[in-house]
Amino acid sequence: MKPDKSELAAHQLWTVDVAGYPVELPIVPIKPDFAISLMMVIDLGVRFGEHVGRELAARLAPLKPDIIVGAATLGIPVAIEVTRALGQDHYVILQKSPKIHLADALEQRISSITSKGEQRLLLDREAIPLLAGRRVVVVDDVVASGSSLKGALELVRRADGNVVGIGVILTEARDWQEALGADCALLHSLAHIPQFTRHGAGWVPIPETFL
Ligand SMILES: Nc1ncnc2[nH]cnc12
Repeated sequence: MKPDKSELAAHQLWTVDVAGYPVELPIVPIKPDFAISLMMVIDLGVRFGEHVGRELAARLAPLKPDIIVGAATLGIPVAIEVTRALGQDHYVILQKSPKIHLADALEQRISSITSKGEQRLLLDREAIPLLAGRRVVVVDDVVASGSSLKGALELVRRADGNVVGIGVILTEARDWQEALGADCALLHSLAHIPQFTRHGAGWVPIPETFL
């Protein structure tokens, strides 16, 4: 179900405090009786981007990462802002669409609750030397099913990267706990959001989707 702009405007909002920065997220149905509070990090402005970069970097710096890896699409601004806040320059992006230079990329299949069907993550073979034997932190905007992060971790490990941490702006519900398994211990998050079920004309959080 794809919300159009007029529907979004009428949506109920969910407020979440992201490490001291409150944001109001529209509650968007993705099935008739099931909704998520949608955080489009690219629509929240540069101050929010700078804030989450600084707050995640403060939590991730003690892990002494050599390089940050971000998964397309919305992990890209997170990777850039965390890299900037750490005072580093280079980062590695795992792409979703095969750009012209990615014909021979390492590939991992994933699925997502906010995008249709099966997708894949691609690692440019040229970027392997930036990861092999290095301390790697993987970042993303939201972890929900855990499929995208799990695929990203697998790709980094196939490139012989040593994953020392995972950083996300938001954890959402709890499905990711099963998908990530032991890798949950590596996870740093700035805030948590529940998922929602219908209640009369509106939406209420599903109790089991809180942490
Ligand atoms: N709540 C959410 N906002 C943005 N992207 C998401 N991906 C999964 N859940 C999401």
